Amino acid sequence: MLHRRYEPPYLWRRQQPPHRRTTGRATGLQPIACRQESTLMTETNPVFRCGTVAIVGRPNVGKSTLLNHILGLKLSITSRKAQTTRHRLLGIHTTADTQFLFVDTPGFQQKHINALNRTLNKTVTQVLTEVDVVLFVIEPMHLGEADRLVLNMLPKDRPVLLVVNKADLMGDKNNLLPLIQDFDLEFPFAAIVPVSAKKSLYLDELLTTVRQHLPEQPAIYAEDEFTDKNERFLAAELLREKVFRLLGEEIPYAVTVEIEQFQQEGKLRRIHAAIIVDKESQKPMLIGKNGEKLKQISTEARQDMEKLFGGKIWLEVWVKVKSGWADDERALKSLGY
Ligand SMILES: Nc1nc2c(ncn2[C@@H]2O[C@H](COP(=O)(O)OP(=O)(O)OP(=O)(O)O)[C@@H](O)[C@H]2O)c(=O)[nH]1
Repeated sequence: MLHRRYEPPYLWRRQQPPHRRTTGRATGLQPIACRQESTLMTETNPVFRCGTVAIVGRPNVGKSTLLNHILGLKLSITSRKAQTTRHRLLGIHTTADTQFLFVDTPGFQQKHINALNRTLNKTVTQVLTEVDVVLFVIEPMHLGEADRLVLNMLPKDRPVLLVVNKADLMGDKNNLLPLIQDFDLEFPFAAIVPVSAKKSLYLDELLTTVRQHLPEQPAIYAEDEFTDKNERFLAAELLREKVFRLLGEEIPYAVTVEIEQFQQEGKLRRIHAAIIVDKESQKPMLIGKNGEKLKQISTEARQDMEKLFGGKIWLEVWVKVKSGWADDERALKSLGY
């Protein structure tokens, strides 16, 4: 089982309770076409459910935003650019009767095929064979070519829920109904659930629907654990997010981050990080005039790290060139892909 792989080395403890979610009940938009009955936990029927849930979809549909808003904290990095997520990431969400083990995956894509993208795509296909439930995330429009690539990979031997994200962009929610009828013809989805990850809408409905498909078994992780990743990994991701958010279209895809040193001295964490680029010519864009761009990237990353880790951070960031890293299998391994 997938979760066995996620046994410690390092488990994370939640620093603060999840924020309150707005549910979609007031608007009356509910999960649609659920094909399986639920067995909810009641005082006479104390059933605990726990299982793994893959979040898959083409790049940029909002998979990481969905995970973060369910967890109530920023675990998975997000940006407007495709390929922000490059690792499989476990996000643990525990309630009174359920432990959801969400696996966020990189967006599946075939536009630029290099060793990095082959590795990212392999991660997605592998996760699909290992989980109890699959969430296939799309935007509220007709399925595009990139969505269909993922659709064709969906497993037929386990429940797949279609999550129509960004419902806030729809205006009139009734416009969704004809689309949902079309989607229903495409694949035997166990349910079709419209949500807005960014606005935290209908997430409770989504969780209730997912729960119905999880196996009855005790929790695997303690209630306050929310990921299997260590601080070193999360620090690298937060720094990479700033590169994705603060630089133009070209650069981010050629960038990765390596944490060279991570030391904790009391409450202070000292971090030495390298932003790795593909070519010498990319360095000046990252550093900016008088080092301003790099300063902005490090300041914003440090602020996010302080929020997530709950303590002071001393962060030093360098830019280094490792030419061809994204198409070099050995370099990818040493960089943690
Ligand atoms: N309007 C709106 N925007 C959203 C919603 N969910 C996510 N977004 C935006 O969509 C963009 C992509 O979100 P991500 O969560 O990074 O998407 P992803 O699917 O994880 O992307 P990859 O990492 O490339 O696979 C970001 O700019 C989000 O703010 C939503 O419910 N409504």
